[in-house]
Amino acid sequence: MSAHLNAALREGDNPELTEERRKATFDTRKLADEFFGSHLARRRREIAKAIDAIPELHDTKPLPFMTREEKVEEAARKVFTLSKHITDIVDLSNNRETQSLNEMVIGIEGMPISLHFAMFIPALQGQADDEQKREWLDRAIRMEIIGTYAQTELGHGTNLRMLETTATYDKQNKEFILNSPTLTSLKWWPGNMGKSCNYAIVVANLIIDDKLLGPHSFMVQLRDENSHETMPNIQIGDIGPKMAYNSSDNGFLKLSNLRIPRRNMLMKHAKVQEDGTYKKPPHEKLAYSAMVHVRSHMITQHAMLLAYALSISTRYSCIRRQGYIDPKKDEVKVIEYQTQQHRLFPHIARAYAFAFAGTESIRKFEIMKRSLEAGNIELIADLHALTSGLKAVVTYLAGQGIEQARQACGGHGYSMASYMGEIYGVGIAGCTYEGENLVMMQQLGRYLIKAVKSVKEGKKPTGYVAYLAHAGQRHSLIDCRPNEGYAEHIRAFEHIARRQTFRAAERLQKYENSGLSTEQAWNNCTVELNRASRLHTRLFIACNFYERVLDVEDMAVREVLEDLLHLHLNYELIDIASYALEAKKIRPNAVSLVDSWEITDREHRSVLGRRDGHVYENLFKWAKSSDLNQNDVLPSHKKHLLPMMLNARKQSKL
Ligand SMILES: CCCCCCCCCC/C=C\CCCCCC(=O)SCCNC(=O)CCNC(=O)[C@H](O)C(C)(C)COP(=O)(O)OP(=O)(O)OC[C@H]1O[C@@H](n2cnc3c(N)ncnc32)[C@H](O)[C@@H]1OP(=O)(O)O
Ligand SMILES: Cc1cc2nc3c(=O)[nH]c(=O)nc-3n(C[C@H](O)[C@H](O)[C@H](O)COP(=O)(O)OP(=O)(O)OC[C@H]3O[C@@H](n4cnc5c(N)ncnc54)[C@H](O)[C@@H]3O)c2cc1C
Repeated sequence: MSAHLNAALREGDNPELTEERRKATFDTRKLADEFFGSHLARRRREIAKAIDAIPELHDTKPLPFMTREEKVEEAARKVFTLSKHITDIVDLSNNRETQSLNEMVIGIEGMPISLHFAMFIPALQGQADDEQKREWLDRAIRMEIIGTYAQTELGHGTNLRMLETTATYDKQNKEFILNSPTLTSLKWWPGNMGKSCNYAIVVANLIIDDKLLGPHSFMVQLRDENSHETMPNIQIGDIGPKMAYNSSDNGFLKLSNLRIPRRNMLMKHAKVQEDGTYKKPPHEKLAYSAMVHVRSHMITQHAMLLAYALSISTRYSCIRRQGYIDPKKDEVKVIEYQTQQHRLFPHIARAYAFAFAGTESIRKFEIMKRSLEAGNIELIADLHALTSGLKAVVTYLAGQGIEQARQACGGHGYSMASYMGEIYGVGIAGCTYEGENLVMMQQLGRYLIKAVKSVKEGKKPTGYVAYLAHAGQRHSLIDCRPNEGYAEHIRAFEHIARRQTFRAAERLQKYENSGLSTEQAWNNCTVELNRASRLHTRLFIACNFYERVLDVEDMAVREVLEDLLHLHLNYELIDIASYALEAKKIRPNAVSLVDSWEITDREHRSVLGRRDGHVYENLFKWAKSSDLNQNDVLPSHKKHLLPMMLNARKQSKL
């Protein structure tokens, strides 16, 4: 590729990076079009340009130098400033455009309206009836009110059936009475609930005539709309600092005999009539729709976090020179080491694979939503299984990739100047929120076991589990030769996933036959079942990557994606870092592959990952701006350490 086609080349950049960019075999803009989709890629460029022109939207100082209060204030300031410009910059109905704008301006550490957009509005869209939508949804979209999703409690997050918050129907007054009867029933964790929100969708166990009817969603006003003071019968606050996400005020909530009108229960699906008659929803788990919505969006979000970490470490690896391969020559860029390439490149391949899987899970969510609106509940189970598996596998592997990227930066990777600590903290939170990963794997496990049962009954499952009905064509991986082409890899992958799923199913059957209860037998098999779920999901990611690459029209882009696909399939299959062959092929394109993610410096917030590669001078500037450097001698030093040392000296002279 002639160098002028590489959109990332600029005057004045560090020559080490320019040298890398000149080697690119493809146009980074065209690969960005594949990674994001051409519309979003174009819009991200336009959004970045619009932000450049509005100084009030820029960081006032690097986020790691801020206290928690300053971070919370900075996020609130930016949300307010954005509210004046947002409709000029993005199409608000486009989730991914809006999310890109938020990430570029506010960053990944959280903000006062995260949950408002991620769950409050989707829960209203999915669970409120038309009249309720007119009352709350329109106001929420206009941002007259800010809401969150309050489900998790101090004592229960995973096991929703045991939520202790109660909503008891009072027929006389046609009201629900909401209560947090115990310490463990306090709502705990909901994002932005501590200080920012004035409304919440509270998930509580519905009770009518002493009958427990399971978790349902209720609209609760938390704070006065004018004064923002906490409403009566409510106690609310922030849960304190967390491993990351410290710009967000995750909160606690106690409800004490709080009365709300009957119509504050979201009634699109389940209904409670005035006389207390209860109407079941058409599908028992429709109340969980907001969670499925976030899970389907988390995959692209985690692909992006992985991309942040890898573009920082790949660029930095081309700046950092350390040691020799040939002692007679200069010190080499650390990217030249095979171990460094093996550490980074499989994760670059995964970032692409995850982004493509994420686009697919969002597409599937939209299809399910439309089919549900037409009264069809058939796609719910498939989507739940797919998003449970993807959410768990991708958050976990992205976390591993981010940590490898941090280690690849050596000591400087541990400084917050690299921003790796925050990216990691935010990434691994995804292993926990929206369903603890090992629990979500089990949800997919249930689906796989059902598919095995249907195969054993002679039926042919369709869709993502169709491969379970294919007779095992191969018996071992030994005859899987990488050069046979990708279809062969996929068949080998299917074989391994199928074998593990049947092994888990047979084991479950064996325990059930031995007289154990269904639950006990299940618990005895969960390690095997989760392995099956993991393999099934990794197979889905690989197949989707394969099919996606076949669609690429630009030959140079297709070729580099095929290199990544080849590496991905081998890495996933053999579970070793990679073959030298793939590493050699990817090496010249390494920087351009990460440039294709088109992450701006503003979005990165990383000194090490700077696009221009001027790392060292900026690390020094960063260090000088530390609060601790504002005084030559720290007041705390004068107070404690200096007297200690003076005293010690005095003692030794005696
Ligand atoms: C602008 C928009 C952008 C979008 C967002 C972008 C990304 C987000 C970035 C934001 C950043 C930070 C935000 C952080 C947000 C975090 C918010 C939260 O964490 S909210 C709280 C989330 N909580 C959970 O996820 C709880 C996990 N627990 C559960 O989901 C369930 O309790 C359970 C599934 C584990 C068990 O449920 P239970 O009712 O006990 O069901 P069973 O196991 O018995 O299964 C019975 C049956 O139901 C099926 N099932 C379960 N769930 C679903 C579902 N959701 N949909 C469809 N079907 C479901 C299950 O498979 C079983 O089916 P069978 O056929 O019987 O096998
Ligand atoms: C950053 C962040 C933001 C959050 N935001 C929100 C929010 O906005 N709203 C909200 O309502 N909640 C929120 N949460 C809460 C989150 O959804 C829960 O923490 C999550 O669902 C996990 O539940 P838990 O904490 O009860 O974990 P636990 O269930 O207590 O998990 C502990 C361990 O037990 C294991 N375990 C539990 N059950 C089983 C089982 N059945 N089988 C096998 N193993 C099991 C798990 O695998 C895990 O290893 C947030 C959490 C975080 C970290």
